[in-house]
Amino acid sequence: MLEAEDVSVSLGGTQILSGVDFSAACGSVVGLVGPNGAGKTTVLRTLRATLSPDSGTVRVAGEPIDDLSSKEVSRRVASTPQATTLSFDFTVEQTVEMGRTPHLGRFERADEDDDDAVRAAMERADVAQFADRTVTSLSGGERQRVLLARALAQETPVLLLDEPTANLDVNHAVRTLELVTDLVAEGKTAVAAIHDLNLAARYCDELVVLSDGEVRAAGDPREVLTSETLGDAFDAETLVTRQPGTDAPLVTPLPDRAPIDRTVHVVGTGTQAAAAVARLVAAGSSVTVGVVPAGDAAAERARELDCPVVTVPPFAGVDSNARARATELAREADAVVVAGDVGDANQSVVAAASRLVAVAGEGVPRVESERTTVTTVESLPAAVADCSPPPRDADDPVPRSQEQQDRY
Ligand SMILES: Nc1ncnc2c1ncn2[C@@H]1O[C@H](COP(=O)(O)OP(=O)(O)OP(=O)(O)O)[C@@H](O)[C@H]1O
Repeated sequence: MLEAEDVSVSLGGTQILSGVDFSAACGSVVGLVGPNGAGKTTVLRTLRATLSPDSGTVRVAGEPIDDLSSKEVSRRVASTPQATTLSFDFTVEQTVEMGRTPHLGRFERADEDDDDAVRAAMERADVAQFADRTVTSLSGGERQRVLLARALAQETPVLLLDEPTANLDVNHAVRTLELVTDLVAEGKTAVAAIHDLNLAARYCDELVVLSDGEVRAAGDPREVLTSETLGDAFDAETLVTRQPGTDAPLVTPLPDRAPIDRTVHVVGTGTQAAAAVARLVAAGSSVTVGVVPAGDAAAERARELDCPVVTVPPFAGVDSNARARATELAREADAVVVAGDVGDANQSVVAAASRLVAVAGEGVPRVESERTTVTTVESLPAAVADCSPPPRDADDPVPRSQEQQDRY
């Protein structure tokens, strides 16, 4: 168990951390997230006692860290630094052996247990194959894994990781965080500063959102990673949905462009239609969806994003009521987007569109006509933006449906 109690730190006369308060339980990974300069590294330095707070206390297993000698701290807390600052020409094995220092007396030589710990740490961090190479000959990502191996060789109950995945390819990033979750499953406590919010959401039991040296939110990633909190901490617009196949939040930063202020009705099912819904909402459009079977990915995404959706029970067929409601939404929309499998039952909904935008894929040939623009999910907002603009104001509405346009 690691606790930061009301920790405040100033450096060079500037207040860096103010009243930081959180704890990491045994067997859990706590992620520190926040913008550059938020204070994540400073928190980690305080947790490993290389920085003394002006006020507040850090406790390891209930003991104030300031009461421990540096060797005692090193037996309890291991850390990997943010930057790979290993400039000396040690081999990988020699570097990992340094993790054993807190366990050795001043003139004591490493014994078999130490060798075993070093070997095991190199295996777990996937650097055993580099054992005899010099650290300076390794890539940034490989060095990062050597630093993790060094921390593992220290065999401490607490691990502090500063950007453990920063230089890693996606495979090693996932493997590293899976290793961390395995380690905490064995009883360790981990605190990791992680920039990638989606990896943090997936692998951390709890997140602490820091900005300007203060904790903005802390707790379960599903509760903490909201657009409001992220807007407050990062000063950025984000769309928060769910990662496919898990309950973990998926954070998509929204471009700082003018919103595509259109009403769009999406017809189609599956992940492609779901992606179209998310992309359009992210671009600032008002989106409706249907007819779609309840529980389909597109229906779920629409529900998450508060988009009106016409659903029917799965395998029940489309009743006339549902079809009429969806047709009305399609007729009212500036554009109808078809994505994924549209289904025969939705052909009349598609037919009500004044402008059709199709996402390239299987269903497209069925709806292609001179009214149709074919595009990709990524380019959907631009294609929709080319459709008729929304009303200028309530007194001078721009007609929306083909019928209205003909009359106009
Ligand atoms: N010795 C120092 N003197 C003055 N200010 C400092 C000192 N060390 C760090 N800072 C400032 O403290 C703030 C927090 O830095 P810190 O490295 O903890 O942030 P961070 O959240 O880890 O950032 P990043 O995501 O960019 O790594 C920054 O504004 C930094 O410039």
